[in-house]
Amino acid sequence: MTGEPHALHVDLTVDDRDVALDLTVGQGETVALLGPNGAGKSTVLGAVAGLLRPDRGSIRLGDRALFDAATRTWVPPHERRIALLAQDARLFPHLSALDNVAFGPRSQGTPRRDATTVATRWLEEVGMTAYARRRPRELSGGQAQKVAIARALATEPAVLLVDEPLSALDVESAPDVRDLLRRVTHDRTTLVVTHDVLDAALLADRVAVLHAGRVVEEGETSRVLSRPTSDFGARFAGLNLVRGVASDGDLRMPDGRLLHGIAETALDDGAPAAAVVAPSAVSVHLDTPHGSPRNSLNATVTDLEPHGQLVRVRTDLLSADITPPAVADLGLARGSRVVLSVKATEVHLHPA
Ligand SMILES: Nc1ncnc2c1ncn2[C@@H]1O[C@H](COP(=O)(O)OP(=O)(O)OP(=O)(O)O)[C@@H](O)[C@H]1O
Repeated sequence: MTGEPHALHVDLTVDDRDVALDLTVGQGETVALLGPNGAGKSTVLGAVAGLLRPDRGSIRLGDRALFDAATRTWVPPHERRIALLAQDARLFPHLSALDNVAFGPRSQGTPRRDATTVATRWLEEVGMTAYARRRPRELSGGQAQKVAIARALATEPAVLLVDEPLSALDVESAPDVRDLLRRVTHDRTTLVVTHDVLDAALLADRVAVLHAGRVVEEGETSRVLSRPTSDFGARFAGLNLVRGVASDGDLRMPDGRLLHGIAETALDDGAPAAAVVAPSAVSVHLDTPHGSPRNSLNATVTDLEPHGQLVRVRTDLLSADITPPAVADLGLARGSRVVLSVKATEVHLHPA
């Protein structure tokens, strides 16, 4: 059994969860599944892992069907060559780190000595050789997660499924495990569920945004993080997204106001379009600034929240990141009427 990656094709419908989607992870590619709670991410992982049977569709690994409703094909989880890495390490508490890693190859029928050799190699690969004899309770969260990664890979899976691998880790150990994941997912067919923009940016070649059981946006990670087209994609990337229709190369918002911007591709007049604006590009004033070639838009503050060293001022139109002294100077509070100002060159327009 080799660990040669295959493309994963998922086309499934789960009626009682209202999930119906089509998704492909190319051979050796890493795709991040994003989306709000209840969007269907766990349902997709569960169906691919074989923990849940969809009502319709098929799931294929290369040209091998793992599930096909039409032909009633159903490959049980342990025969799928798919490894699932969960939020917590879920190691067997009574086994050493080494035996935890050897468990997979052993249960695939590999003789004990060979399974130990494989496990030793994987522990080395994840930098855990010195902890081989330790029991899980003697490992930190980050160390246990590294052993879990070694255990998942020791079975030479054709696809790796990763469910928020870093969410249970503290800020100190997360970077180390993220680094390891980046290394081991490279050239592996991987589907990773994450709520963390850094995971997506560092691990994924492509992202797919789910909403209410459907794929609402899909694209190269760098494109989605810089020019999202879905509301969740924009929120995830920390960007403002304003929808409207194209009007003479600008965006006409639903309330009729115009947002001047730069269109990277030609926009057809009247066609649905969206504008992407970074909160750092938006400034906040009490009155319309005079004599500047900017967009000036009246808005109402809906929320103020800390954002790193800055304050994120949320309004009914755009969010702006400004300094705490500026918030104090302007006397901002929920309900404040403000004028937002943003240069047209900072407003990126695209078809929606
Ligand atoms: N065991 C279950 N039985 C029935 N419906 C479920 C079950 N688990 C989830 N659902 C429903 O299926 C839909 C998809 O949920 P799913 O758990 O796949 O979303 P998710 O994107 O993984 O969310 P989260 O980020 O909260 O984990 C939701 O409507 C949810 O309420």
